[in-house]
Amino acid sequence: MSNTLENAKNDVAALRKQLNEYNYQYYVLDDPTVPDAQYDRDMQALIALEQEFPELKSANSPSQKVGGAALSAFEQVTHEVPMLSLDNAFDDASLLAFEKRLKDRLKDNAPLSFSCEPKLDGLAVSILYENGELVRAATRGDGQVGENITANVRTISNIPLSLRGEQWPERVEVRGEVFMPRDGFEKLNESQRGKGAKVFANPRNAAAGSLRQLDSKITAKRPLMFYAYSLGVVQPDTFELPNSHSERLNKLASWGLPLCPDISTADGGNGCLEYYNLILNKRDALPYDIDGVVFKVDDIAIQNRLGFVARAPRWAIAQKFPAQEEVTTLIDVEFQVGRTGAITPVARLEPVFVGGVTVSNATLHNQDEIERLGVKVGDTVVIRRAGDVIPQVVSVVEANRTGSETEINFPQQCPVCDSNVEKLEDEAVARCTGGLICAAQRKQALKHFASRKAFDIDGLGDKLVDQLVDADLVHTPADFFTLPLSSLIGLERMAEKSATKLLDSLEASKKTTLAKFLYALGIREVGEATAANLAMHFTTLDAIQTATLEALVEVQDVGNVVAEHIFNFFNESHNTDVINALLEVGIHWPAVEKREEANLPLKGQTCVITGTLSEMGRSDAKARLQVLGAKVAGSVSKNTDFLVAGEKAGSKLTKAQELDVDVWDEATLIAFLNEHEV
Ligand SMILES: NC(=O)c1ccc[n+]([C@@H]2O[C@H](COP(=O)([O-])OP(=O)(O)OC[C@H]3O[C@@H](n4cnc5c(N)ncnc54)[C@H](O)[C@@H]3O)[C@@H](O)[C@H]2O)c1
Ligand SMILES: [Zn+2]
Repeated sequence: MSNTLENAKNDVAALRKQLNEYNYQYYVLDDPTVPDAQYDRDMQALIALEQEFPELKSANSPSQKVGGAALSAFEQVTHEVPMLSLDNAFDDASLLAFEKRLKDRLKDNAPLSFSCEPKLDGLAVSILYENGELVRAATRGDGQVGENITANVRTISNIPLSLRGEQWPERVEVRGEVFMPRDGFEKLNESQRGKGAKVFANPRNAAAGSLRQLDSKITAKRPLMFYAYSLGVVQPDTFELPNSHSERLNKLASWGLPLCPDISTADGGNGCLEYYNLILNKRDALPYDIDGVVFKVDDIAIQNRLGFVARAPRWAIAQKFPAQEEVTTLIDVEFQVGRTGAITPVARLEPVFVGGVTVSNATLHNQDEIERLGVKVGDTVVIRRAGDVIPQVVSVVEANRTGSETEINFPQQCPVCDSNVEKLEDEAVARCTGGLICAAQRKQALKHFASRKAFDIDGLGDKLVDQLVDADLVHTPADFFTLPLSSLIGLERMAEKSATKLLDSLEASKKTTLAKFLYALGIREVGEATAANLAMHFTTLDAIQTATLEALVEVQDVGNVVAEHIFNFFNESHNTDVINALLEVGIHWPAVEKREEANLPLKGQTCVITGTLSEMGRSDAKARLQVLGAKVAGSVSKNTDFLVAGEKAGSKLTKAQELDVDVWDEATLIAFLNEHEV
């Protein structure tokens, strides 16, 4: 801390300049560059200096001011009663000191009651009702003058346009917080990311940016909510209101205004601390962000005796929660490969306490996100950890750049298996294409390979696959077929008899079909039906392996994206090696005969599917019937040739029976598909 007046003067000037800049970014642009925690630290430092050197105090200091100037793009609204800020307490001791200050000032040691309210992290709004009708709404602005945002506020669905009942004052100003619930915020950002539009750092900025819109149609699309927490102007002033703040809130509720469901009352500072802990424990589970709790002396007469200072009422305080956003340094970026081959950049951070825990990793989502953030290794970054959502890097503090930061290079090769990385233009995610050999994807790929619709290997369930991989016995699907009896017998719950049985079913599974083989490879987005279409179209594995993108999109149901997945898969030499190994161990299938369309078994037939199919999904059934030439319709008519009826079939089955349409149960369908399988 600076100890000479001269030093203090410089520090105070620097802090004021910095805080004014932060205020401008936050209140005017809705686009802060540092987290609240950083702002609060600077503000506390300024307040401490101003207390130590009272001669440096100034009415123009950011410590004495509320918010930021109203934007001139909006009509200005002068508040009849100023909209102030709140004093802060950052720990239990300062909360108890607040209570003591009140008692000293009142010269009364009688216990005080408090209204206790979550401190919603949004923005303060004033809503004026005349004769029960909403006539005007405004932002807080600098506390004296706010922005007219009536049209925008009208679009918020839980704000009543008319008050309920008749017992309200002729003119009444309701104050409260407009905020964006977390799930709405996540969805909004997801859709903004998808559109390449502005992504918001946190729900508070999203709420402010959405409410302070010149076009209320945009506001209307944003998931905003409002909770009331106080009254402003009340006219006539003879109108009788309850004598306590908490009862006044209930009055607001009786007029149809929404209140935060977690509001309560408490006795004394200790009661307040209990409430603080209660809400802190609930914080992560709440559907909205809060940055603390607010305590207000409940008795209005006592509130009036206590009065105000320049910036805030004396009778209220906000006790802040641990910050959910903090600044730290990005030390490095690692690339993790998920079970499906998705490659996620993970930020390695200088450990930082945020959202109540120490965080040293955060997600960077994908390459697009890295580009959007413009983040480099060595940067000071803002980390957000709220609720159950994994910690995220939300922005870069560019002011802290030194020039020694380095670019983040997205790998072209999988960091686990060295296969090529695939990044399609329409997809944000980059993926490893070595599906058959990549250790990160191994278990998933092997389980899929052995599954019922693929190789259907009896006795080779998920648990056994886990064991085989963990014991390092199987790396690729081809290894299944060369497992020696001796190494199986060593495994858990695997006696000689079951091991022999497993080898038998492996042997039996070697005879398959081309469609099943293709499906078993686990190529992205190639399900049973697409595999069948591919088999039918090309008839040989070789033709598929060497097909061009143009040839692939010729296949029914194969679009550009799927074609690229298939093409990239077969062009990864690691995958080709495994395919060759599979053929070498004796996997085989009957030749696929090219069927002319006119010769398809269900050519010219129309069918309908209804009820629940337990063995295959309805969409699989539909696709496979289409492969065999059928038209699948939505409703039963006299043109329907047959109805596939699963469990719990209803009106369609009745209709089919009335019209004497053939009805197939699931077993009939499966038998038919097997008989005609490609
Ligand atoms: N990151 C930045 O650059 C930056 C810049 C400026 C301000 N800020 C943040 O804003 C804070 C200061 O903002 P402020 O002046 O709005 O003060 P504040 O947020 O600390 O407290 C006052 C506000 O709390 C809100 N509030 C929520 N629930 C309430 C309730 N039940 N009763 C009364 N009010 C309730 C209201 O909007 C009110 O205006 C700072 O502490 C900082 O966290 C950050
Ligand atoms: Zn890989």
